[in-house]
Amino acid sequence: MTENARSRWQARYDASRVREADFTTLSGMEVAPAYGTDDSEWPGQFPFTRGLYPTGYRGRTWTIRQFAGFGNAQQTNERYHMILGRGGGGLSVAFDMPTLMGRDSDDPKSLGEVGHCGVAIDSVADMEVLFDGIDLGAVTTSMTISGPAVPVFCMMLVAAERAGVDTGVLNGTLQTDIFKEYIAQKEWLFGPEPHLRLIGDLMEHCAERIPDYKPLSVSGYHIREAGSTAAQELAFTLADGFGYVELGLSRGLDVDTFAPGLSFFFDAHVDFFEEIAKFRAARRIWARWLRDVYGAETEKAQWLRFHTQTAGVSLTAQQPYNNVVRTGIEALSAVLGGTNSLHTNALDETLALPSEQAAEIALRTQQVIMEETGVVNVADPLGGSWYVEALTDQIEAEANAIFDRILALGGSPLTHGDTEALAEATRNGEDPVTRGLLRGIEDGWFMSEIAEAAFTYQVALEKGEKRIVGVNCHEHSVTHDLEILRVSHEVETEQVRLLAERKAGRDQAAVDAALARMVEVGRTEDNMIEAMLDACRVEATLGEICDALRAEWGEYREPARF
Ligand SMILES: CC(C)(COP(=O)(O)OP(=O)(O)OC[C@H]1O[C@@H](n2cnc3c(N)ncnc32)[C@H](O)[C@@H]1OP(=O)(O)O)[C@@H](O)C(=O)NCCC(=O)NCCSC(=O)CCC(=O)O
Repeated sequence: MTENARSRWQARYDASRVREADFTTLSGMEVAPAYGTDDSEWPGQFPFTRGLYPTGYRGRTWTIRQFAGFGNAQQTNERYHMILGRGGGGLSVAFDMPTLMGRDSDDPKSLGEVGHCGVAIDSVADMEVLFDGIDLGAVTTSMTISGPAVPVFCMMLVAAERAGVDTGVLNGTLQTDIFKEYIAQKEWLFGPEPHLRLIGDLMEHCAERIPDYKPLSVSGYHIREAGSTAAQELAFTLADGFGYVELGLSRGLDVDTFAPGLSFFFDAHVDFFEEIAKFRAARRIWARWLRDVYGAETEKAQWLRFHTQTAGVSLTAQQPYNNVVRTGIEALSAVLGGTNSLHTNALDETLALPSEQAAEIALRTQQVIMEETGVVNVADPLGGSWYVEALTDQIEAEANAIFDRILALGGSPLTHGDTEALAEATRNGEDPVTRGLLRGIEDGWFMSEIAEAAFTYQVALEKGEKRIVGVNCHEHSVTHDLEILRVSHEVETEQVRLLAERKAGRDQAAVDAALARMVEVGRTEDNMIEAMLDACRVEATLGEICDALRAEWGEYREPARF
């Protein structure tokens, strides 16, 4: 047989491990693991439009990773045991607002917010409770935090150390993505420069010592939720990703070593095919840039791996049970787009944190898709659809046009197609994408692009051109009563009491010395992670670590815009 794309795929498929499972249809028909022509792209082949693996989900299904956290570490730990006990595949920590802003629970600015939108974490002692009874060496854990990502990561490492886990084998993901904070989410501590320095330290530490850990989850989710289009979500996020590649290279790190640590996070909105096209285009664009511009040689470094969350912004307070349907359809688009990990929103999330019952329905939604529908049997089942292929090309072209604008913002005369010249500029340390990102942030360009897209959509909704069931059409409904999860104010009182007790019980001189040493190291070019770990080991709190750095580096104020 002459070698072609099909036979190359077949050889790799035959050499891969496949799960023990029934891959026939409901009626018992045999189906192939993938379909295509002799010369079409096949799953597992560069540029990975059709997925990373020749086996698709026959090799391994996506990770069911439900984002959860509320109240104190104890309450959240109980929810994690529930998630894992009911079939969740990994953990995902949601922190409360004070933690996300690097403030302790007893900070006056935290008043009224402790434990509300996520779990309150003040020091390693809380981390130990959070993961009590969970083997951090065996369960992959994602932590959604970006401003204070590095100190929170250090606290998790120290909690793992205390539990006797070899931290070198940890696998999981830290969000850390500061570019999208300036672009959309607004949870920064300092200006871009010190944040990027800390992120560089983290990338270096993980590449050298914790090779499976993903120190970055480059996030389009928040950009989309702020109102961007699908193409803007795709392009801004990938451009942010290129920025982190340029950061790694500027630190002298090897792209084949650090690029597998860059993972992605996208929104699955309600336009089914547009989302599938977005996911397929994302893998393709990333693989090409990584190979051709940044010189990645291994497949793993060229792979775009992503987590998906269904669109919170598509959920409605009106007729909230319809949200289960929206979430199911969005989740299916993520799966057909080849997501590696997935969170499905709970039906009550526009109103409150998920109740236990709503959280369970969200989890079961993924399990229905995975276990019943047969979509896991065939890799990239929509590949070759004229519509999906055309839409994939179209969204890629839109993203390319946006890359060109970002390059131009940074003063580069190059466009996305000037691959060789971009590679050359990168080798010369010019960081063409990063320059555009920083300039776009400073000018408020990203925000105004998103605001314009959000405005256009809102006008279309108000004119009835775009429709949302229960909001601007089909509004009549019987009333639904939902059980709402409320976090008691006692959580805050108790957390503040516990924090005072822990502060009183520690060696204050050791804390002061460790914080001073961390600041000292920050003034040099040395990696700060070890010094930060030492501060965590003597139970310095998150607020103390971040305050010491704020005193040194100053706080970021967004430029005023009118
Ligand atoms: C890479 C991802 C995306 C997924 O990692 P996972 O460990 O779950 O999955 P994975 O890496 O794809 O797969 C695990 C291992 O199986 C292998 N594997 C997978 N499929 C395979 C196949 N078919 N054949 C052979 N091997 C396969 C992989 O290569 C990997 O091994 P190797 O490792 O050996 O290669 C990671 O970064 C992640 O878990 N991200 C989650 C981020 C998250 O939860 N964020 C929450 C944000 S929530 C938020 O921001 C809130 C928004 C709001 O509501 O406000």
